[in-house]
Amino acid sequence: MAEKRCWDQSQLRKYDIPLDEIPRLSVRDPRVDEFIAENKPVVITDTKLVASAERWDLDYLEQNMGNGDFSVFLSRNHKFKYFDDKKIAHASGDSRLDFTPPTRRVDMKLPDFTRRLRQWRRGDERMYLQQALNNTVGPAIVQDFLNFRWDWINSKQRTHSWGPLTSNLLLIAMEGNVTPCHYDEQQNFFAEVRGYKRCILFPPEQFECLYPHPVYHPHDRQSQVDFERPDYARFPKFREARGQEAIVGPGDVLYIPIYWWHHIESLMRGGYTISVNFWYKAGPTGQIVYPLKDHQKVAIMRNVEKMLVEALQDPHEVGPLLRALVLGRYT
Ligand SMILES: CC1(C)c2ccccc2-c2ccc(C[C@@H](CC(=O)O)C(=O)C(=O)O)cc21
Ligand SMILES: [Zn+2]
Repeated sequence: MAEKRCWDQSQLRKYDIPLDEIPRLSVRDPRVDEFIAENKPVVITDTKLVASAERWDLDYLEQNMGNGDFSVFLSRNHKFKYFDDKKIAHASGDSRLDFTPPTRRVDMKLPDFTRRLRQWRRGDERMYLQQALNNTVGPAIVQDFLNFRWDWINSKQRTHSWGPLTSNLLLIAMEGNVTPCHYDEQQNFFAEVRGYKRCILFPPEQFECLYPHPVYHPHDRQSQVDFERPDYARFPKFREARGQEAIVGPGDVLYIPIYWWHHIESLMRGGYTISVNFWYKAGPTGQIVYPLKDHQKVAIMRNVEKMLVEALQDPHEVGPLLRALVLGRYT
């Protein structure tokens, strides 16, 4: 029977990008492991992975999250484009001058966050709470955290020889918040606890259509293309980008494979959303198998870029040197 959908198309932002659908499979479906083994995205339903967090809402969190400080990112618009502030320092020369951070981070107590959320008016800065789940949160939350279905997720980590769990982020976003398109160098089980998020993913081989910032740039790993107003003159191959979409809701777990691009937005007029992600380091490469996988080529390009910027010092020399190296020789 048709699932009663709790959202409609009007809550999704409009992009001029062809989108296929990411499959939704039950946790009991053996094909789930095939998708993970092939580094292909899949929405896994009924995992109960974060079922113990189903009762998390702002009141419960306010009562049980202790009175520690939480990292809250503020943005003057709906986009929360990540940047690495360590790279602002040594982004050389003029690029340091013309980088303006699009968001700022403040520490906030949870009651402050919830109050500012309730009092929020158009024109106010938007907020995105992002906090590693650790023992600074209150005992009830630690208990809910311990009651995550670690048996299931640990079995996935083992079956697919992933590296160690590096972090769980608790994410509380305002409706309409957007995390622009980027990739991470970790495997990710992305669990939706409350509300609905639209996830648009692109495989690593679409690197050439998504034009990541240079590796030394604070926006390393983020696409330069503004999905809302693509600059096709600077980024002509963006016309060839083709995404895969999933709308995840409470209880859904989206597998975001390592190096896959993802744009994630909390549905407009859908209320605040709560998500928990599970980042894992990649497993050991082991025996190199040819032909190389696309994400391995991305890793190689990153290393070449880093080496060249290090060796040449001036990033503006990287282009001319690589052109001299390939034009008429490797092309
Ligand atoms: C935007 C924000 C709050 C942020 C600011 C500054 C530094 C880091 C981050 C960060 C990291 C992860 C996410 C979750 C998710 C995107 C989403 O769900 O919005 C995602 O990309 C992933 O799970 O890989 C969100 C953020
Ligand atoms: Zn990410």
